[in-house]
Amino acid sequence: MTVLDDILAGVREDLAERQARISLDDLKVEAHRKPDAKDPMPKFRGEGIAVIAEVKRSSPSKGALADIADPAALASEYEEGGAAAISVLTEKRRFNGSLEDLREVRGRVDVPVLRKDFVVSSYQLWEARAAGADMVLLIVAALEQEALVSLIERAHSIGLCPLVEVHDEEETRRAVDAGAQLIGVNNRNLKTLEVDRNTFARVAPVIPSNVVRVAESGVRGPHDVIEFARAGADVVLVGETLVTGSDPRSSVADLVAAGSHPAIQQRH
Ligand SMILES: O=C(O)c1ccccc1NCC(=O)[C@H](O)[C@H](O)COP(=O)(O)O
Repeated sequence: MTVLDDILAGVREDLAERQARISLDDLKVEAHRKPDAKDPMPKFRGEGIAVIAEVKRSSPSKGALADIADPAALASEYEEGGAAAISVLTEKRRFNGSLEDLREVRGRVDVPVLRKDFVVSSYQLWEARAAGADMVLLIVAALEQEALVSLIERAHSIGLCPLVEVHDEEETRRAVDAGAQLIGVNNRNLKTLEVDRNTFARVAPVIPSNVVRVAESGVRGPHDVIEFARAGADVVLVGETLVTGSDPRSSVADLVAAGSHPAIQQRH
């Protein structure tokens, strides 16, 4: 069993428990009461490399990373530092996150908020929207092609912007065929959990030029932002470096400044 299989087994168990407690109809009512979702794409296609800053307490690869007592306060610092969007890990067992974290973050920041989880059912899309998310992660490796296509369509239909995550060229072709407009290349191998920063540069050429490219995982500082930008990234998604640093606001500001470096040629 791979780490991903193991995570997905836990996700399915927790999902079944929530589905038994909260009906889909109730979720839809709550989702429809929310203000319209915010579209992150104009910022992602705008000037400079956009930064998605992540609220991440722990991870399968590193264990406990940070004791984040107030996720909304952290997200607010990210926003003040210039983050274009906030990613909130909502998976409980391995990442110690929750939809409650996402609700709190949504209540504090104005920028778009991403539900970062292991989505296998449209129920989770409604949960995301009901909690106030604007974006949702869909991991190609976790989904059959038919399910991927259907979740992308459903996400759009309820106002969520799907960030479709890939790890290699084959998954990238599947994401493109499924209609993804925002593709995240995760530099972390989900089988070994090792980060290889060359993954983005290898996979990015398979992504059509009109699709927004996100480099995920392994950003240690401004130098990596410049490297990913040179390899064609429009956006970087950063977790560990920000939650383990001493000043999240200035760490984000440094990454944003690096992403506006004059040496970087903008793709858009
Ligand atoms: O972070 C992990 O160990 C991990 C393991 C298995 C599946 C997903 C995992 N992380 C989710 C992410 O994609 C990262 O949190 C995100 O890209 C930020 O990465 P980093 O900046 O390296 O924390």
